[in-house]
Amino acid sequence: MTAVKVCGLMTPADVALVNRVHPDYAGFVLAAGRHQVSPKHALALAAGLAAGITPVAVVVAPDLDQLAKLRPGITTVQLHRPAAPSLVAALHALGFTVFARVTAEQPTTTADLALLDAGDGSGQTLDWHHLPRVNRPLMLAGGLDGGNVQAAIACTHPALVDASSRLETKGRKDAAKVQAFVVAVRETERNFSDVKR
Ligand SMILES: O=C(O)c1ccccc1N[C@@H]1O[C@H](COP(=O)(O)O)[C@@H](O)[C@H]1O
Repeated sequence: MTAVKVCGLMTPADVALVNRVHPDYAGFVLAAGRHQVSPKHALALAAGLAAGITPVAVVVAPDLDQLAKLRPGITTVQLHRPAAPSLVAALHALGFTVFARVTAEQPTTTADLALLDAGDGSGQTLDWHHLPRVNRPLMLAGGLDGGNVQAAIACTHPALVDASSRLETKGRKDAAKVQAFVVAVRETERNFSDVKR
């Protein structure tokens, strides 16, 4: 089963939208960029998520003290750069689930999921036919949307797919695009169950 994450939530309206569509994960970007929210704002938004949607803090330059203060409201961290085993161990010791970026040059990680992405919320896709072999369940990101995610899943069999910028219109999350993405992922599951039966 492929889980689904919608990332780059910035407003209560974004939270209300994901509560209707119900992905497995919702991401709040603490890293600099157009989706950045403060840790305090991320915690306030995360508190509004429906039961069953796990909040994720997305960081590029992790600050352990800052991350520790996210608990217990946010207990999953997405390290958007390859992470040293000591950092992952420190986060695990604090009780975090850790998703960490890997690359073709550095394809292994001690995190819980290995994240492959083409950019930093850039909407660029990877070449799914030539991904590096990773040593943990795959989290696939980069330019995914309702129109391409089924092909991406068929090609790469990820544990988790993640999307942000292609689910937007004029820089804001678009209800129809977010819904199309989540439904497309759920639909792959139904198709697979049909085949199994
Ligand atoms: O969105 C950002 O501004 C961002 C900044 C720094 C690191 C990651 C960022 N975004 C995350 O990148 C992936 C893929 O995004 P996209 O679908 O290609 O736009 C996702 O986790 C974003 O939240």
